[in-house]
Amino acid sequence: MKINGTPYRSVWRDAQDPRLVHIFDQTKLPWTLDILDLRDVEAVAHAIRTMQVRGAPLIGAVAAYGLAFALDDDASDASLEKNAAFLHETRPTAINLRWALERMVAHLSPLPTHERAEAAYREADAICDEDVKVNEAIGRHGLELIRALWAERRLVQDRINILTHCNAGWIATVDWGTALAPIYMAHDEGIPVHVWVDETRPRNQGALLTAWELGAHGVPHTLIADNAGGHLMQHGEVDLIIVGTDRVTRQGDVANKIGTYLKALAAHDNQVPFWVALPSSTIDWRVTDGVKEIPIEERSGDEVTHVHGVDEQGHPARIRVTPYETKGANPAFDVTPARLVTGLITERGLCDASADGLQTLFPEQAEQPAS
Ligand SMILES: CSC[C@H]1O[C@H](OP(=O)(O)O)[C@H](O)[C@@H]1O
Repeated sequence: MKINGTPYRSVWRDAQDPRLVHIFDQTKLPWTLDILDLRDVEAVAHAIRTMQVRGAPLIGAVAAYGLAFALDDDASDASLEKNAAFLHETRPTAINLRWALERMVAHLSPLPTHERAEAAYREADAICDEDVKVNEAIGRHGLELIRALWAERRLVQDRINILTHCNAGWIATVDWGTALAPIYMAHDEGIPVHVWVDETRPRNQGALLTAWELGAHGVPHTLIADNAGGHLMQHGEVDLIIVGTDRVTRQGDVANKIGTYLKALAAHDNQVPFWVALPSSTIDWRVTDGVKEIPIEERSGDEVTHVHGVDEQGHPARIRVTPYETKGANPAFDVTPARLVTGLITERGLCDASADGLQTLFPEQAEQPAS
């Protein structure tokens, strides 16, 4: 997407130095556009762990380059195995990380060691290029939902109100995003969309990243407290909810940023369509029951007791919002059972959040046994 008129992806190879990869430091957005140089696997792991780079599809893509860096130094089988495990341990919930690393290992293992580094960079490039195409397709399929709502309601309301949680925009992927891709496309074709942006405590990806993305693209939006969504739904102010996801099970359970489950409950109670946008790399065919089987990342309680922002002079600031002795608990994701999900928006189309729905779109996967 464009930043001040310049097209960007959220990760890209340096034009001069093939062993240099750039990302935005997302912990500095929206206040400064810091471009980070990644040259080694340790820097990639640090960037993922600290959320300088975040978003399920994006951390998979960046981890793929991390593995390429590692093989540039040591292309042995032991190095491939060790560094794939090292990168996999950075964050446990987003399945795209495992998906990307397993794809890289499967692609590279059969190759002679002298060919592995270059092949790794090429495969990481391919993962990025595919992510862009897949997310564009998600946008086109999700756009149909928004078009249908506008056709149905344009005589009785002047806009389509869409609520989203966290950030599943272009900065959470290589480009386009997942949940925001249909919104960008609807806006670009003139459908008057307005987005309720959940702030998304505690890391505030909505307030900091989704608001920034939508504002940069000229999409009307309003920031709301995480707890306001249910009230807006009760008063008919939400026509549609679209969120991203970090892992979908073979029966359609959805892991996403903490607070998503509560939005789904309110949506169910108010008959608001609750759709989840995802690339197929986010489907974990090996798990069935998301609540029981998806590992939920527990992050530092300091992320709850403190907030990051800028002071009146625009200087980055971190302030405590609790008494000094208060500790925080910080589960970073929750799981929404498939029964609360209206449907899934994938690169192959829309489907029910169910085993049958997923089998319809991905018949080649359905035969795989659950682990
Ligand atoms: C397009 S997937 C984005 C997904 O990732 C976010 O998590 P985090 O910011 O912690 O990486 C959030 O769950 C989004 O829905």
